[in-house]
Amino acid sequence: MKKYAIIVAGGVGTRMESATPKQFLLLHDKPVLYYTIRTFLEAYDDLKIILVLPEDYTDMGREIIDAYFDYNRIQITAGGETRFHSVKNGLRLLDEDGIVFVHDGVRCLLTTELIHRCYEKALENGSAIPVVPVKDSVRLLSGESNEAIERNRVVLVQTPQTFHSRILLPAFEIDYKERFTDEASVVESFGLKIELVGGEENNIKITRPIDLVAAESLLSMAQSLHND
Ligand SMILES: Nc1ccn([C@@H]2O[C@H](COP(=O)(O)OP(=O)(O)OP(=O)(O)O)[C@@H](O)[C@H]2O)c(=O)n1
Ligand SMILES: C[C@](O)(CO)[C@H](O)COP(=O)(O)O
Repeated sequence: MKKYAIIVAGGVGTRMESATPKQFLLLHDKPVLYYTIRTFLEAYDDLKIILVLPEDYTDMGREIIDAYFDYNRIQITAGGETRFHSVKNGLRLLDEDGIVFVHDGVRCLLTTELIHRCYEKALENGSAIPVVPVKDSVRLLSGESNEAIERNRVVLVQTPQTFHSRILLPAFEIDYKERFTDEASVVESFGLKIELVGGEENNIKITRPIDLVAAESLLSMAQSLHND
């Protein structure tokens, strides 16, 4: 089965408050995006990457590819106004049916095991969304009041959100709505059931400055385990 990873890195990183978008910041001397791309290329030899970048940063993206990767396996396209529009731009580059991973470029600590798990589940069921349990207590806000909810009924959603292209392509024909914060919400609106798989605690989304510090530590830990 053909495999595509749409790596969305078309955002500007407002919450990171850095002049350079966070996907290009360095972790152990290499850009965040380097780690994300490397893990997908290592996961499957026949996987193709569609890299979605802010229009003004395509040269910076090309430099990363030239320096570290086989450019035959990676295509670049421009991002859109929101993550939804960036994914839509990426989907335009699919040239065959296959399994499509949609992954946040800034979740650079995922493992090949997670990619394999998502692939197997999506192949069998059409979709695979990685999730992790909630560690804190959770409350539901409603107007001025709030109430506790059972935390074992809640999970945190990660990427790669993985689908058969025959599901994802028609689902993304829908008009954009603000609640479409991920692909699962789009596919659900299309009327399909979402299948969950176990995610990874280290698969954090670099969103704020503290996440970059955490990612650096987690990377050091992963590298020292790998070298033992
Ligand atoms: N128009 C957009 C917005 C986001 N993304 C990507 O979607 C992923 C998750 O989004 P987020 O963490 O919100 O990134 P930003 O939009 O860059 O950050 P912020 O919301 O703080 O501005 C990131 O890899 C980001 O580059 C994208 O491809 N196109
Ligand atoms: C797709 C996602 O990472 C799943 O948790 C998340 O919804 C992205 O949200 P953001 O506000 O665009 O960072």
